[in-house]
Amino acid sequence: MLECVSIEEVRDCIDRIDDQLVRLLAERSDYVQMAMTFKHDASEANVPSRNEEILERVRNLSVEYGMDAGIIDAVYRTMIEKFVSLQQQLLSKNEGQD
Ligand SMILES: C=C(O[C@@H]1C=C(C(=O)O)C=C[C@H]1O)C(=O)O
Repeated sequence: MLECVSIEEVRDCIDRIDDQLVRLLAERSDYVQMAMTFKHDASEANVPSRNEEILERVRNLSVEYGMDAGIIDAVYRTMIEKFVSLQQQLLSKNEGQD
């Protein structure tokens, strides 16, 4: 991590990290949509056991990195909820097409 000497420099660093985060989230989104190709209908979109496995894994990672586990938990719960809704929408559109 860089030792910044001004708020502008801190914000430049945050912007640089946000660029990487959004790129990674876009890549995650592509894999979530790929997961959908292995599902038959909207009822299979949400997999609570897998969601819990991810939440536990990232909670452990947040502790390892010295980060507030509550922030990671909230971010991941929201992200997974949004990806599940995306799958539900797309899978219900496809229903009855094959
Ligand atoms: C990606 C999947 O679909 C859903 C979305 C998940 C996610 O965003 O990581 C995890 C599990 C499912 O609730 C999956 O089944 O693996």
